[in-house]
Order: sequence, then C-alpha cells, then structure tokens
Amino acid sequence: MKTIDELLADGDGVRGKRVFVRADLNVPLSGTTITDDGRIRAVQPTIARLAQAGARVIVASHLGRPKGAPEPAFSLAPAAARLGELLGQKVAFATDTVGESARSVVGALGDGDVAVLENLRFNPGETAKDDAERGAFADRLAALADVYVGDGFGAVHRKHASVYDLPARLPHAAGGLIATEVGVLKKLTEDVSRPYVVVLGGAKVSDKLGVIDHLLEKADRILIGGGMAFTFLKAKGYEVGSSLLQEDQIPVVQDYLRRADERGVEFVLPVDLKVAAEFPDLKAKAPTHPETVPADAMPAGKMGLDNGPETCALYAAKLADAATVFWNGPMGVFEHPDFAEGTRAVAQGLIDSSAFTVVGGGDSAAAVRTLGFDESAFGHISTGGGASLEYLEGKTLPGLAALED
Ligand SMILES: Nc1ncnc2c1ncn2[C@@H]1O[C@H](COP(=O)(O)OP(=O)(O)O)[C@@H](O)[C@H]1O
Ligand SMILES: O=C(OP(=O)(O)O)[C@H](O)COP(=O)(O)O
Repeated sequence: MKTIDELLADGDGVRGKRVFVRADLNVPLSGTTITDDGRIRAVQPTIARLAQAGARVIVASHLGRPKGAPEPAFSLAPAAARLGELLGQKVAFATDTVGESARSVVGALGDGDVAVLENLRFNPGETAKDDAERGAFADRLAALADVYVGDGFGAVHRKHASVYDLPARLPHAAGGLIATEVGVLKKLTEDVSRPYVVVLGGAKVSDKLGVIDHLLEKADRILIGGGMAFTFLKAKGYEVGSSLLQEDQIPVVQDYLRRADERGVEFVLPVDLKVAAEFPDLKAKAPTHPETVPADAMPAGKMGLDNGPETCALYAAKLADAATVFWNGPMGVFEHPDFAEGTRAVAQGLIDSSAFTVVGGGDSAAAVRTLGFDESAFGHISTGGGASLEYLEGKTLPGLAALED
C-alpha cells in the first residue's frame, strides 16, 4: 500500500495537483453543533500535510445515513467549518458533491487550499449495490481530482463509490490515519495477550452481531451491552419491552450462546437495566426518571437504555484481570446523563485494568471523551467501530483492498 510519505516524495510531489481525500467526518451533532470533533482531528494532519505540500485538497465524507438525497440535518457544513478552525485556514464548502458547486469550488482552489464537498450520501450512487451505478458516481468524482488519498478509516468496510470504486480510477495512496489504525489493529490479529476480553454494545446491532461468530474463536470473554443486549436477553427467553431488538437474529444468537458454552468462552449479559417509557430527548436532556429492573423482569412497554448498577459492578470485575480489551459500542444512551453510567463504568474498568485497551467506534470514542476521560489512559482510540471489528475478523475491507495495488 503506497503511503502518503511516498506520495509526497514522488517526483514533483503533489504541488498543484487536485488531491481527493476520502475522510470519515461522520461526527456526532446536536443540531448543527459538533459534540465531539475527534474524527476531524484524526484526519487533520493528513489534510495539513497535503496542503503544506501545495496540493489543492478536496475533502469528502459521508455523515449519518441519509437516503441518497439532500437532508439538511446531515450537512457537512459544520464539519467543514471545524476543519477550517483546526487547520487555521479558510476551508471552502461545496453545497453538492459532483454538481456545479463542487466543480466551481474545486476549480477555484489554489495550491495549498482546502475544500470540503457536501455529504457523499446525498447522492444515491455513493452507496448503490449496483456496480454500474456506483461506478458512474465514482467517474464523476474522479473528474474532480488527479490523485486519491484514502484516510476515512471508519468507512473502509463499506463498498461505497468514494471508498472502493474511486481509488481504482486515480493514482492512490493511504493517509496517515489509516496507516496508524491498521498498525495498531494488526497487533490484535497476531498474538494477543490473554485473557482477551471484548465488549460489544451500541445501536448498529445488525451490522455488528456477525463479528461474534469470529470472536468465539478468538476471545476468552465477551461482555454484551447497549442495544445489542436485548437480542441476547430475548434469546434467553426474557421479555425486553420496547427495547432495540433484532428479532430475526434470535436463532443466530441462540447458536452463539450454545457455541460459547461448548468452547468455554464466557458470555456476560446485563443482570439489571435502567429502563424508561421512551427514548430520551438528547437535545433537551430533561430528567427521565428511569427505573432499575432485573434483566429477567423487564416491564412490558419499557425500553432498556443503560446497564444497571449491578451490571456496572459485574462488568468492572470482568475487565479487572484482562490483558487485552477491545471495546466497541456504548453500554447505553450515554448522550443523556440518566443513561451514561454503564458506559462510564466500562471506560473506568478499562483504565483500572492493566490491559492493552483499544476503544473503537465513532460514538464509543466520543463517549469516552465527552464523559471526561483522558484519551491517553487508553492504549488506542480507533475512529472506526464496524471497520475495526471487520478488520479483526480478518475480512477483506473494500477501502483497504482498493488502496493495495
Ligand atoms: N439500549 C440502547 N438503546 C438504543 N440505543 C442505544 C442503546 N445503548 C446505546 N445506544 C446508542 O448506540 C449509539 C452508538 O452505537 P454504534 O454506532 O453502534 O457505536 P459506535 O459508533 O461506537 O460504533 C449511541 O448513539 C447510543 O445512544
Ligand atoms: O460511524 C461509523 O461507523 P461506527 O459507528 O461503526 O464507528 C462510520 O462513519 C461508518 O458509518 P456507517 O456505519 O453509516 O457506514
């Protein structure tokens, strides 16, 4: 994989060239306010290096999951503004991705200038399953640039036009963030110190359940929380009220539990939960008066939104003797103060252990920072959740494979 160092050292370098940087600027927002800018800070050095070398830098990313058409709530304008602050230079913003605005903004770039395009997922070609449709969008993106730098680690597991098809159309290299992320995660695929404990939570349950199949071969202990817990609790025959549930995956999860038993892998599920009548308002953050209930006695109509205190203590104990920990997915709706304790307890558990700890995922990393933990207390904070899980699984990641030749 060609690195950015090689790209900068090559012949005339990048001076005067239009360099397309596929970043992951998928940051958490409250309205138009960025609540954690970690992903922007993580890719900023790559953009700064290219700009300093005289490139005309075009930064592109997705944000959230809009359905192939513009949705103002998912605009990248706040991220572009924040990038400008971090770089200490003006950053132009195109209000589309391959249209008139993008062409004119890119055409106006001088050497060392930086522009951000609007959300790639406002165009259906970005995420299309059909190769030709994705390819046609990638052709239009390719027309904007001379060189491609892949540095959106959080999205390398997506076979999307800007991640997979575009690098095939331009000379390409991997950015510094991808190089760092792959360097750390590679260690976890080689020889891990044991006990190896994996903590899984969050809300992208259908995306991430599959990784357990592989973890059953690798991990010594798997702690489940967040929205992921309810499919497991239901699989054990418990009621889960109106909690997040992946009903069609219940037989799969039952198989995981059976295989874990056979293989001696310890599966740990919540023993108590914080529940409320409905999903909390994350903007107003008004008190929700949650109840704590045993995990096997969830009241009908209530939603599980965090681990209860007994689970917090149990998970801390299950982390204490770990030698390696990988954690993806918050243990609850940490964005609301009533449901942050489970996530805080796991973060503290990682810090209190003497393990090598890796925290992965946009929201998990944001949780650790917004709950006030010092980033340096963790071994590595990865910008990718799904991406790091799939990397650990040994899967071929489209966005890495595309950079490889
Ligand atoms: N019990 C729950 N019910 C609904 N959402 C939850 C629950 N627990 C955690 N979440 C949500 O999961 C989201 C993060 O999930 P995910 O995107 O999978 O993690 P990451 O970005 O770290 O990979 C957070 O926004 C959090 O509010
Ligand atoms: O937030 C992301 O992934 P993550 O929640 O697994 O860390 C990435 O930006 C990928 O987003 P996607 O899962 O909508 O493709």
